Amino acid sequence: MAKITLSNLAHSYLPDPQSEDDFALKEMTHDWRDGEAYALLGSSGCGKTTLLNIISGLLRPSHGRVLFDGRDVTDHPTAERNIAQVFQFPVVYDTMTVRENLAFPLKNRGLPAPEIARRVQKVGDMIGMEAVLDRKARGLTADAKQKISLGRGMVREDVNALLFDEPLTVIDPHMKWELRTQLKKLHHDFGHTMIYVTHDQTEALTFADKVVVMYDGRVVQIGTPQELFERPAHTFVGYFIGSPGMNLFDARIDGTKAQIGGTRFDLGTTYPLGGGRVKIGVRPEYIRLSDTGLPARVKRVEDVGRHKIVRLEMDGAEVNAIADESGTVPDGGTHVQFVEGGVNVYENDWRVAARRETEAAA
Ligand SMILES: Nc1ncnc2c1ncn2[C@@H]1O[C@H](COP(=O)(O)OP(=O)(O)OP(=O)(O)O)[C@@H](O)[C@H]1O
Repeated sequence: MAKITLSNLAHSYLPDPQSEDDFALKEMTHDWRDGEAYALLGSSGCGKTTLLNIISGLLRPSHGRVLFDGRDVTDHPTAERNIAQVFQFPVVYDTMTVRENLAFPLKNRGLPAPEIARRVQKVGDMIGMEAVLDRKARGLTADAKQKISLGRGMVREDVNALLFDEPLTVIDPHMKWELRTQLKKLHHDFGHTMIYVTHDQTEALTFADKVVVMYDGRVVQIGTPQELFERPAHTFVGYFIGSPGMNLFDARIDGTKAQIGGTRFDLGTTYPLGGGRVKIGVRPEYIRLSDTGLPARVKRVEDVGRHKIVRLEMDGAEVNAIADESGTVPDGGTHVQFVEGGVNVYENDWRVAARRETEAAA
């Protein structure tokens, strides 16, 4: 297992990149801690696979270095990095049995036969294929073959890191949950450094200790699920995480006062702003319907079982609020208020910490 350092890393697929826009990965420097389970989350095309392939050595970065435990591996091929990688679609040997497929990475490393047998049995159980270990892989469903690929990724105990690129895409929904649980257990038992690429927030939030959110070739936040929920570092994180995502309001802030549309209200603290474009972000969970506050109109109410999602309109924009299942929601005109502690302020899309927060941290 290893700490992974990305040092001034950037990548362009173009031979002669001219501007930042030409980079699929914009310059980044990060340490990914030894033994931590990370999910790499972002929408299609934001650079997740590019970053994963640079870490695994399938792709050489056009700028910067990759270090494993401080050792520069930028120019090392995948085989020398001692990592296991599982891809979106199965990579199995059709002519081998399930058992032989699972044993393959261990045989390659010359492990003694009893040790191979023990680990293959264990992983066979984990992926729910203990009954078909002696079947040929040929003829198995795509779903079963992908489980073998996952098993092959998990069978080695000595890897620097385990990398998964959307590995559950072809797996049926019930088994997805089961396999994710097994991966978490594996992480708990062996403490591998794991990186799991997904564009599915549920998958990311349930699997990882830390979620790395990517947007447009950048890592915009690395945080626990709770941090991403309560203090999204970028408007994209607020909007992308959560169901529905964070509401964003154009605002003016002057001292402790904020103004949205024609309504002024007190924020209880000041924000060190530099004259950029200001937005206030409030998650639907922190919006209350009220007799006073910001004028809004109820458009419709969706009962999703545990709670209601209230779709409102404010100044022509859609705003979402979450209300208790038992609460009554007025028809038409109403007002909304923000719950204390539920307000985040953004300048040019990046979160600005309130003075109160920075003072408390000092
Ligand atoms: N081999 C390549 N040659 C040129 N451009 C590429 C290549 N691979 C990826 N790109 C571009 O780099 C950017 C990042 O792609 P990447 O596949 O890393 O994103 P992703 O977040 O993994 O997306 P997805 O979830 O769709 O797989 C995209 O704009 C993509 O078009």
